[in-house]
Amino acid sequence: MQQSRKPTGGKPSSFPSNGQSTGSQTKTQSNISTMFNKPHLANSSKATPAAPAKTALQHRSPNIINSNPPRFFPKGQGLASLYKQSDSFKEEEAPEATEATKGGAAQPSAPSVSELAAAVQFSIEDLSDDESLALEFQAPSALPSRPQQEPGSSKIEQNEPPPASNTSVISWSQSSPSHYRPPPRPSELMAEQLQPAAKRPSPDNEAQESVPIKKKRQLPPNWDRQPADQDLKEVQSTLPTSTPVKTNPPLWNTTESAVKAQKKQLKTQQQQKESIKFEATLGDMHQAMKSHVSKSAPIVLSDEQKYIKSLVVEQGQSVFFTGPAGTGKSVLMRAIIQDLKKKYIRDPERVAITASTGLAACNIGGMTLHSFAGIGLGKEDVNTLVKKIRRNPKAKNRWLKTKVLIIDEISMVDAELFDKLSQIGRIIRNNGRPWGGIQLVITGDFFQLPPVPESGKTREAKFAFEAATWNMSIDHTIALTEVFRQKDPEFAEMLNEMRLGKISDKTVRNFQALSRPLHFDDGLEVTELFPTRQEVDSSNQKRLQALAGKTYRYDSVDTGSDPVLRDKLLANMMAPPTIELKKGAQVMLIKNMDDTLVNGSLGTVIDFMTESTFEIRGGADDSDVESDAKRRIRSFANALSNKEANKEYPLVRFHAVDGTQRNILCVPEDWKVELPTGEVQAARKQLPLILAWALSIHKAQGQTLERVKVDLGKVFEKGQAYVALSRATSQKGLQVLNFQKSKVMAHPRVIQFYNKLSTAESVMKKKAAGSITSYTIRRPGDPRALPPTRPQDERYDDEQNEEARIAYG
Ligand SMILES: Nc1ncnc2c1ncn2[C@@H]1O[C@H](COP(=O)(O)OP(=O)(O)OP(=O)(O)O)[C@@H](O)[C@H]1O
Repeated sequence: MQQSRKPTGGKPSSFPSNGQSTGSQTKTQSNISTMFNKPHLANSSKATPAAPAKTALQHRSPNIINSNPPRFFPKGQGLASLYKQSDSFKEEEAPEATEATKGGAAQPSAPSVSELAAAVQFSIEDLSDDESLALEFQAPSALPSRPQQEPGSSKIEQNEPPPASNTSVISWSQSSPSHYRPPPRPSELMAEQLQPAAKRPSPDNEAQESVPIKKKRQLPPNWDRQPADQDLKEVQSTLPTSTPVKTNPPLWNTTESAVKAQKKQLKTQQQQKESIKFEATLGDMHQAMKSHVSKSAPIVLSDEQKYIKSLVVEQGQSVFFTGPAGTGKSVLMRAIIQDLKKKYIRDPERVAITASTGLAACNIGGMTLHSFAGIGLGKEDVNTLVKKIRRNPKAKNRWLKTKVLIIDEISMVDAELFDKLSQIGRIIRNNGRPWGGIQLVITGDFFQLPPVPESGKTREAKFAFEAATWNMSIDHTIALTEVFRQKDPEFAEMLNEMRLGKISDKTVRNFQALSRPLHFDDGLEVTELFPTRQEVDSSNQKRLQALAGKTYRYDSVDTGSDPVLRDKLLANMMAPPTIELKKGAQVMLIKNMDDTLVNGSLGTVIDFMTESTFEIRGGADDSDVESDAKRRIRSFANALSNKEANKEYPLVRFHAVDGTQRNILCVPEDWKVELPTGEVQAARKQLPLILAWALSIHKAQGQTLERVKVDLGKVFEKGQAYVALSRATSQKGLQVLNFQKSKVMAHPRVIQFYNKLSTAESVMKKKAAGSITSYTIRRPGDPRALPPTRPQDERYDDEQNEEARIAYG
C-alpha cells in the first residue's frame, strides 16, 4: 500500500537507506542488500519519478468522492446537474449549452444557457406543487443543429485542452470537440468502436488522432432495445429544446380543465422520457464506473525491477526473483505479465500465468499450477500423469503452446511437484531441456509460508529450491533489495532479523514494546490476523453481530461453463460468495482502484444507498443534503423502474494511503479465471469488500496493512510470524502480543539457500555486473553466463540439506 519512500541517508545498517526524492513523491528505501553481502545499490537512485498521483477516478467517477463533487454524465444530462441546479452551469457549461453558445444568436433552434439551466432544473415533482402554473408542451422535432464553425475559429476550439491520456480527466469545460456533436446512433457508435482510431470518420480527426485509443466499451444494455433509434430520438427529444420553458409562452387556453389536461399530458410525457433518459444515463454510468474503477496510476519500477523485467521480457531468460516482504515482487510480476502479454499479443496462449494457490492465482489473474498442468492433485507418478494429460486435449495444448510459464508464490510449491512438472514438460513437448524448454518466471520468498505438507505424509514437504531440477531450470536468481512497504528503516531491519531468524535482544525488546493497545480516533479499527480461518470467521461475525441496525446481504453471481470446475476455481477467491454488512462494519477493499485506494485499503461502511442517490448526493451525509435536493432524490429514485438500479450498496469511508478519507459507493466488480485465449473458466461478480476486523495470515500474505494486531502465541508454522508482522507499514500501526524469540521460526534450509545467494553475489560482484544480486547458473552444455571460476559446490544438493537438517535439528 505504501508507495512513498523518504530519504534517510545516514550510516549503512543491515537496511541501509538510499533514499531519493522523486518529484512530488518523497521516497524512503529500506535496503536489505547487506543481507546479501553486497554494496549499496548505486543505480537504484535513478528511479524515474512517479507518475502524477491524480487519476480520472478522483475527479470523475460517480462512485468515488474526494473533495470534488461528482460530475460524471457523459451526455451532459446527469442527475448531478439536476440536483446542483444552476450552479453546475455557472461553473461549467454542459456540452449542449456550449454547442448553443457556439452557434450564436443566429441559430434559432439553439437554446440559451439560461434556458438550458432552467430546462435541466425541471423535475416532475415541481409540477405537482405548482397549481397556478399553466404550461404548454411542444415536442421538438430534432436536436439543435450543429453550428458550422471553421476549425480553430471557435472559442471552444481555441481553448481546447491538450490531448488527454487515458487516465486524465476531461472536465465538462474541457470536452473534446467530438463531444459537441449530436450523440451518435447506436449502430454508428458500435461501428466507431470497432474501427481503428485513425480510420474513424470525424470532423475532429486531428483532435481524435492525438487521443489514445480507448478500451472498447460495451454499450449499455438498453441501447440494444428495438427500435433503438426510436429510443434514442426520444432521449434526444428530452434534451434542452424539448423541455417546456416559461420564457416562451404559447397561446394559452386558460380554462381550468384545459390547464389540468395539459398538465396531465405533460406529466405523462415527461415521466416516459425521464424514465428512458434514466435508463440511458444509468447504462452509461455503469460503464463509466467500471472503466474508471479499473484504472490505476502506474507505479514507476525501480532499477532493480526494470533490470529483472528486461531479463525476462527482452532476453527471454528463466528467472527466479525473490526478496523480503514489501520489495515489490508482486508489482514487478504484474509489470512483467503486462509486457509479456504485449510481446505475445498475436498468440496469447504462449504465456501461462500460474501460482501455487488459488488465492495467489486470482491475485494475478491466472490459474493454479496444478490446473495449468492438468494433473489433478498430481499424486501419481510422472508416466501416469503424462497419460492423464494426453487424454485431456486442453491441458496437452497448454503444455505444447506455452513459451513462458509464470509461477507466483513459489514458496508454497513443493520440490516433488516441481520435478514432476519439469519431467512432464520434457516428455509432452518432446524436448530434453528442463520443462521441455519453457521459459520460467518464478517469484516468491521462501522465508514466507512454506508448502502445505500432503495429508497422510509424515515427511515435511521440501521447498521448490530443493528440487533436483531447480538449478538447471533457472538461468538467474535475483534478489530484490529495496523495501517499499516500510518507510522506517529501523522497523524494516527488525523485520529482516525476524525473517532470518536471527533476532537481536534489542529487536526482541522493540517487538515486546509493541504489545500496547492501539488507539485511533478516526473510527478505523485494527485488523487482527489469525492463523486459522475459523478464528477469523468467528471474530468477524461476533463484531458484526455486536453492531445495531439492518443487515444487508450480498450474494455473488458466479458463472462458468463447467459447474464443478467453476466451484473449484472460485473456492479460494478473495471475493466471498456472500457478504453481510451493516453500518459501522469494518471492511477491506480487495481490488486496486487507483494509486491511493488499493487492494488492502481499510474502511468503514457509513451508509447504504442506490447508485443514483449517490450520484445526486455526492456521497455526503444526510445532513449535508438540502431538503429540496432530498425531494428530487426521492423523485428520481422512484422513476427508476430497473430493479438493479434500486439496489442499495454500501457507502464506505476509506482511509487512502495518502492519509485522506474517501467515500466510495462499492458496487459489484468482476473477477475472472480465464485461459490465455480469453476463455473464461469461472467468473464472480461481487462487492470488492471483505469484513476486515480479522483476516487469516494466509489471506493477508501479499497485503499491505496500516494497522495490524497479531498474537504470536497462536502462531504454529514457520514463516507465519514473519508474514503476519511484515504486513504492517509502521511500528505505530502494529500491536504484537506474546512476542517470543522461539515463535519466530526461520527454516534452516531456507537460511542456507539464501546464504548461497549471497555467496553467488560475491562472485557476481567481481564481474561488476551492476547493482543487482544475480546468481547465474549454467544449464548443462550452455556456455552462457556462468563465470568459469564459480565453484561447482555452490549448487545446493541433498547432502547439504541433510547436513542442515542435522545441524538445526
Ligand atoms: N517501484 C515501486 N515504487 C513504489 N512503490 C512500490 C514499488 N514497488 C512496489 N511498491 C509498493 O510496495 C508495496 C509492496 O509491494 P508488493 O506487494 O509488490 O511487495 P511484495 O514483495 O510482493 O510483498 P510480499 O512478499 O509481502 O507479498 C506495495 O504497496 C507497492 O505498491
